[in-house]
Amino acid sequence: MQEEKEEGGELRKPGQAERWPSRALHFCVPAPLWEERRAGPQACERLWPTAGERPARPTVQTQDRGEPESIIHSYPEFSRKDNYFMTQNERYKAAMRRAFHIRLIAQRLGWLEDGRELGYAYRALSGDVALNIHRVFLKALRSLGSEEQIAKWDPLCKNIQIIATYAQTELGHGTYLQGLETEATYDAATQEFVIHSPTLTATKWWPGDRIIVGDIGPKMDFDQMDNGFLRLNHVRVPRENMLSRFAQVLPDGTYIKLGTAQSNYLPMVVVRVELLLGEVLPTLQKACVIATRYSVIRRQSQLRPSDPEAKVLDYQTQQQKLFPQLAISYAFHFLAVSLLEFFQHAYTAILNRDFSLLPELHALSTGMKAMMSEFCTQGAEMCRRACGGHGYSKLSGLPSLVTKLSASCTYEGENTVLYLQVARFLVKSYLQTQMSPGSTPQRSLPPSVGYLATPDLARCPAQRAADFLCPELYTTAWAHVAARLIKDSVHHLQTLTQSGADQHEAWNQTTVIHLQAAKAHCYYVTVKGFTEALEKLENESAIQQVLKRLCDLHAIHGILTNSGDFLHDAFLSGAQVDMARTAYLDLLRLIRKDAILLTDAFDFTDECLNSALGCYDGNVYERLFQWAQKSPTNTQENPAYEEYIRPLLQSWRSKL
Ligand SMILES: CCCCCCCCCC(=O)SCCNC(=O)CCNC(=O)[C@H](O)C(C)(C)COP(=O)(O)OP(=O)(O)OC[C@H]1O[C@@H](n2cnc3c(N)ncnc32)[C@H](O)[C@@H]1OP(=O)(O)O
Ligand SMILES: Cc1cc2nc3c(=O)[nH]c(=O)nc-3n(C[C@H](O)[C@H](O)[C@H](O)COP(=O)(O)OP(=O)(O)OC[C@H]3O[C@@H](n4cnc5c(N)ncnc54)[C@H](O)[C@@H]3O)c2cc1C
Repeated sequence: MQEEKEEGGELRKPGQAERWPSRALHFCVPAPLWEERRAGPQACERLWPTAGERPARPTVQTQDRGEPESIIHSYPEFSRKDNYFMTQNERYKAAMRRAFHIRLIAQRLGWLEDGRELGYAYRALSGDVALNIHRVFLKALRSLGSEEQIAKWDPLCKNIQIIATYAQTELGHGTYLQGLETEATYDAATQEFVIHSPTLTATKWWPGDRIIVGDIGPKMDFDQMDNGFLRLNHVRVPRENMLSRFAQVLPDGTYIKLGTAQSNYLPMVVVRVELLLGEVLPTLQKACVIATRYSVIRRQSQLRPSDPEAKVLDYQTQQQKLFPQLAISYAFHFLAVSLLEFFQHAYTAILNRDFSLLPELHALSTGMKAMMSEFCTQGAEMCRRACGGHGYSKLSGLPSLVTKLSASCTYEGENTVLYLQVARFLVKSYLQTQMSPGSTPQRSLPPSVGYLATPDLARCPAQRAADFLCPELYTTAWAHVAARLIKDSVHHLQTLTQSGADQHEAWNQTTVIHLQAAKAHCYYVTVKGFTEALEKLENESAIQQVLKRLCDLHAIHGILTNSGDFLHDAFLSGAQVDMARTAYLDLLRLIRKDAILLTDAFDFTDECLNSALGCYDGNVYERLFQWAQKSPTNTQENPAYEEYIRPLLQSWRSKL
């Protein structure tokens, strides 16, 4: 990699954090961003080890990220600059080009398939790389395949000697897996499975990376993937190709069950957990970076008639739009990390056929996937709207983030259905706490629902606004509401069954209540996870103080947006809700000072953000105008003029 000269004449080695020589600041970094970075309190300096005149790109924990990112961004083959002007097929071709070249680089530089470098490279490309479903198949192979099958197929997949897909969903079914119609008939004479799509609705629909049978047509987004359909007409597959870690078919056709009924669902658990940190959360974080940076560049109206125009981030309502999204970005980061740790522990046990942790892992993975995809989608849309008209421009990068996140509310399990899986788990856990002590051996409650067995406060003890800044107080408040809603959902279910409704009808007639309880439980889990992460920062008091404000804001934001649940049984009084609001509004003011540094800390390169509004230097207007010139409408004749506008303009002549 050649070294490049910087304005200041210093040589910048690839990957070396950029340092802006002081004179460079005056003509390429508009004051607002620079001021914001300098004005940040000392606490934020701790987020970065060094900060020259203008904090260098945050390098904490990301030293090893810089190199792969710089390499990726130095190759034009990876550029995403023209994405916004491309057709669906052009987007797919560009994504395939990136998949092709990233493999060449990985092979040349020795980046390992599951190694950090390749992970950082994908992060730098925002996942805008084809063959994602090929990677989903690899997760299925490694969780359901026998050791022999993994040894055979894994290298072929890694070397792209085969391209695999994950074709589960059909035209007629995606959620209800027991309703899938594809047939697999075993032919003992040839020791093959005959795979067949007996009906139109059995057509595999959505899988990406297939042998091309057909494309499902235009989608809301996801154009980097060739989502298509696949009709199978008595396709023969050798017996040994059936992934057989948890189930086997012997040569004579005998079926051997080696796991539980749900162990074959394990790949979906793997993907749900890995999606969170790899795909869903970074997308909201990018939206926060773009909208927050833009909000200190954009000046509009005055706070006082005599003042100069104000940065829109100085309006309390703008803070109220953006800072809860920033808070959940951090809350979800800590949560997803702890879920990944639990997953890795449980997954190892499951692969060894110890399924004891699977129910809680299923409940956590479905609940967190549903909650994070839902909140991140809503949050990205809020960030987009907070940027006014320029937020509606694709060049802001925000619409693409919103449509990308929208898909995550559906794929890998539709959110409502997944929340109801959590509800099922909560009902069973609650009933376990109601069993008389002497009845059946008391299994301990799974840790994530331990609060169901702990004594509950009837009233919140808060006496003043500052009491709502106490993690124990708001965590207890959330546990109280979740427990009450779970108890209420069980009560409604039991009332219906005791009045004669069959259990399935009773369940359906109470699913709205169960959904509410599941969402409250998930919110409690995120609040608790954030407070536990803060406790581990006791030796980093400066960072702990900055992040605690976000934790407080996250917890209180949920209380204020769901205040009815806290007022319902007088756990909170109206006066206490007002105290919570006072604390909340003061937090907005305090977080305002950290905002730019807290979003810089996500450390996304400009290339990764691909946004005219969110660049590190804050040069919004010049960039918007410059990027707009690339629009095909500005670079080629527009046929509408000759065909319609000119005749229209001249039509008056024919009347003379
Ligand atoms: C860069 C971008 C990358 C993006 C990649 C995108 C890739 C997208 C790929 C896909 O979308 S692949 C297709 C994903 N499809 C799904 O997620 C289908 C969702 N549906 C299901 O998972 C199941 O149908 C559902 C959980 C809804 C129902 O399961 P069942 O059909 O077994 O019925 P039921 O709900 O009665 O569950 C029976 C038991 O199994 C348990 N269970 C269900 N699923 C489980 C699971 N996964 N793990 C462990 N246990 C599970 C469930 O808790 C319950 O336990 P209990 O009887 O003890 O209560
Ligand atoms: C971008 C994208 C990529 C995808 N990639 C793949 C892939 O590679 N491979 C693959 O196999 N699939 C893929 N899918 C398909 C995806 O997994 C399914 O769309 C998803 O599982 C939802 O199933 P569905 O489409 O049948 O929705 P449905 O289940 O039909 O949902 C429709 C409505 O019915 C409701 N509903 C359904 N069942 C219940 C219930 N029991 N109780 C209450 N409400 C219910 C839902 O909540 C929803 O509101 C992809 C989807 C998308 C959007």
